[in-house]
Amino acid sequence: MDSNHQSNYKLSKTEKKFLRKQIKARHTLLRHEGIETVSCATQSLIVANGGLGNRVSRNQLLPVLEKCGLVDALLMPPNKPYSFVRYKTVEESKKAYDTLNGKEIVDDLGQKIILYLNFVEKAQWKELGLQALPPGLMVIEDIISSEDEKRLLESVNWTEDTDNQNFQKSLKHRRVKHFGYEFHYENNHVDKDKPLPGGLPDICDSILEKWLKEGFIKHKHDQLTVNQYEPGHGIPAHVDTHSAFEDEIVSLSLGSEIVMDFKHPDGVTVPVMLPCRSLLVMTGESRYLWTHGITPRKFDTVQASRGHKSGIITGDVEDLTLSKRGIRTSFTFRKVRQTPCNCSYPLVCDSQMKETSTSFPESDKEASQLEQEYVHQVYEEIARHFSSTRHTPWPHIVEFLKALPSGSLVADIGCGNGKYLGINKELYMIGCDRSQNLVDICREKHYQAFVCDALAVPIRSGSCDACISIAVIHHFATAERRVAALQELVRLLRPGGKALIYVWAMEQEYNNNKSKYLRENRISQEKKEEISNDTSVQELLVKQMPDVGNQDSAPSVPSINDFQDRGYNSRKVTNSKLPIHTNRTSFHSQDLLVPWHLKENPGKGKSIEPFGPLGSHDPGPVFHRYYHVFCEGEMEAACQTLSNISILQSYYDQGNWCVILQKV
Ligand SMILES: O=C(O)CCC(=O)C(=O)O
Ligand SMILES: [Fe+2]
Ligand SMILES: [Zn+2]
Repeated sequence: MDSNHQSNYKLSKTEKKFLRKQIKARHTLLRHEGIETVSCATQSLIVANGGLGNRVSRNQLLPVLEKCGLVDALLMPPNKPYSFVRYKTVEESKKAYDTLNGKEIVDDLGQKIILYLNFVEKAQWKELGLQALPPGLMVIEDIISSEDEKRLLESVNWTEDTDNQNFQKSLKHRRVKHFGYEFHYENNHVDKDKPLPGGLPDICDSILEKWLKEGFIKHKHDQLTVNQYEPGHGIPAHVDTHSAFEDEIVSLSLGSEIVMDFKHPDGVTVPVMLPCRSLLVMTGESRYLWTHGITPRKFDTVQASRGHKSGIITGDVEDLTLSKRGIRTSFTFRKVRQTPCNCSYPLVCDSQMKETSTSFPESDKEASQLEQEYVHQVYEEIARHFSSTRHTPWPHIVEFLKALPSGSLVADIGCGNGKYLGINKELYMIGCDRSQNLVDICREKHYQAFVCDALAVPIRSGSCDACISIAVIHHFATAERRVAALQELVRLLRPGGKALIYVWAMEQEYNNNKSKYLRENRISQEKKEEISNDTSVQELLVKQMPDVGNQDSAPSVPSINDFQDRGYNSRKVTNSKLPIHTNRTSFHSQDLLVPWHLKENPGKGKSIEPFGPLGSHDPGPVFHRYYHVFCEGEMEAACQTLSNISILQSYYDQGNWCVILQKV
């Protein structure tokens, strides 16, 4: 017996477990990220779990790695749970491999993380390249002195009696105060005829005057919103209402720096660092078309080098680290608009919406925009709450998964909170979803999941033994896109592989049986009539499916009219030609918007990302999700247009149409 074998033989239980995990990490990296590890020793290692995406900062990881030798480079890609390290010599990297595999370190929040290292040919990362700032956006550093910063911060009295201050909102997740005009989050508007007494604080007036003279701003603003964010707080992605405010909107960052994310409707995200005492100026495209928002978290991924202060956080992986957030107070100045907006972005302009309202989409581009706004953005916002209502797997889906041979590779396309990823431990399951926040939830549960669009899944053709698509295809806005999503599922399957597909049915009453969804309505009818003609879709969806979970109480949303949006990022839908569904009633249209009332602290005792512009005493914001509900036979007809498949089974299951396909 050689010594190597002998040492293997003597591996303790824990060591064996680590070895298994290390091998698992190797597979995950390959399958998930396309990163190949090698078995022979090289100078470079990939450190699984030691990444910015796991809240491990450069400052924490580097000293650990340096204990094993001279580190030539440490590459930390943004939002990834791993990093790459290159040592000067192979001996050093070998030492790291031997001593750090299975090593426990603590992340920036003090939680334990175990590192798994594998050799790679090269420590490399495709850099994103320098992105440009959104057009019309500027960050002016050091626009005010520290003295002025102090004076400004002192000018806001947060301790005033809130009863007498209708313009101060002690929100649960961030504090807000308005001057000049009150901003109403119920309709994302200001009351133009009712300026607040007192106008802007004097100190602001003089600062604005100065900026105007120096050419930093083009007009004098008359409305001020002061937001105060504690670490972990944020503001949902939104565009400030076009019809409420003029073009130029500026925001002064005080107290602490923060990273703000700008998103183009196409999905491009540009993270922008706003240093302390800097002024963010949003005009043109960046003000009208791009959303801006602050992700609720305690750390931001930032450039490590000192030279870099404001602007884009690039993908320069040799220079990224984490920065702990402090309390940031922002002064956002806007000018109230007196005439309708006539910007060049009619698709996202509420003033111009009547002519170009969100209606049934006619082109692929319109469909994709509709999905972006009424599906993707909404799931991003409601992810935590949504997830808290999704516990119980549906029996027929469990049955399908349990019947698959062990070792099958199964993809869950549109995996949501990963409810099905752990059903059958004998399977190798991977999930993907369009929502980063839902994928994050899957990862928290240690499932393998990644973000992608169901129309372009980055998995090799013919590589899956099975796929599931649960409650996903009904979110595509044209027949062509629904077929394309089905086609993509089939592409992933190997010949003989099976796909299970569930979509919401138009028929909520079938064979004289009302679906649970409608039955629940009857039960709560009395109560419902007492309060309003609107009920909670969240309860509806929970009860509609065999997915009741522990969501026993509906959010207390007594009297919100569906036609009224609450909160940022749920665009006014009154002008939309798409009907808004009344919860727990039959469908009257196949294409519709279904409201979701956001409950702000879902899950009992569970922590939730602080989010949303409304206070705890307010009803949560309402979001609208687009659905195309399927008629009987419609799913089969769509499947029949696909080549190389046969339909093994089709059935109705609690308000859903379901098919099982096989690739031939
Ligand atoms: O905190 C900020 O800088 C931005 C605030 C904001 O976007 C808003 O209140 O509309
Ligand atoms: Fe804003
Ligand atoms: Zn506009």
